[in-house]
Amino acid sequence: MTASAAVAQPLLEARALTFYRQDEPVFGPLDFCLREGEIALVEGDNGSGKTTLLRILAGLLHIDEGSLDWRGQPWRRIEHLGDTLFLGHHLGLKSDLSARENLAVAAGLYGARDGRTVEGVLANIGLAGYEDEPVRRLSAGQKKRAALARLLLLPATLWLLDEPYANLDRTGIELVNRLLAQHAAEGGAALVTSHGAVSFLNGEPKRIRMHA
Ligand SMILES: Nc1ncnc2c1ncn2[C@@H]1O[C@H](COP(=O)(O)OP(=O)(O)OP(=O)(O)O)[C@@H](O)[C@H]1O
Repeated sequence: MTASAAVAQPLLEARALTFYRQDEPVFGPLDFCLREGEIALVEGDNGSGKTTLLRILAGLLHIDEGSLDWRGQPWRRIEHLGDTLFLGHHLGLKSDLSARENLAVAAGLYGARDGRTVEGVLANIGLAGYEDEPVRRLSAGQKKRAALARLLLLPATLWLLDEPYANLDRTGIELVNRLLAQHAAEGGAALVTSHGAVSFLNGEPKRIRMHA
């Protein structure tokens, strides 16, 4: 492949993606593409399938119909375990472990970005002084920050963020926007669901609508 073809190729491309539950379509056919450096807002009413789409991309649900390509090749979750990072309604934190321990486990599984440390990331995310508290003793917003810290630490290219602003105060919301802008500037990409107003990046985000 030539260098220009590699630049032009989308990171992720969905064609006629459709998902059913009990033979009833939840969403689809859905077409979209996402390139490096792009952040997309996934839009739709309650129950339109936003979380379902992110769970499919996180490899937690199977594709029923349609196709999904990753850098021009059929997407197989098993081959992309470290490429995507899913932050869902369930934060994926072990409540008896501290934020430091949770992050250390994640970094042990997926590695850490160059130059990033668990301690540095926790300070950055606003959890200095709470590093060793069991997660169950953190507030809802602090738990969310502990989960968001994975975005800073792990080297995933595609972030799948389901309601990332929920439970966050104003500085937390600004933090998420800053993380997204920085991620895009470094060539990362993200799909974000949110029922609230969002303002990441300058200008309008790309939009993926669950219903035409
Ligand atoms: N585990 C499940 N078993 C059966 N049906 C489910 C399950 N999870 C979701 N659904 C159904 O799938 C549809 C899509 O749900 P999903 O959570 O993806 O919607 P959403 O767009 O994220 O909604 P919201 O905006 O309320 O978060 C809904 O009709 C929901 O009832």
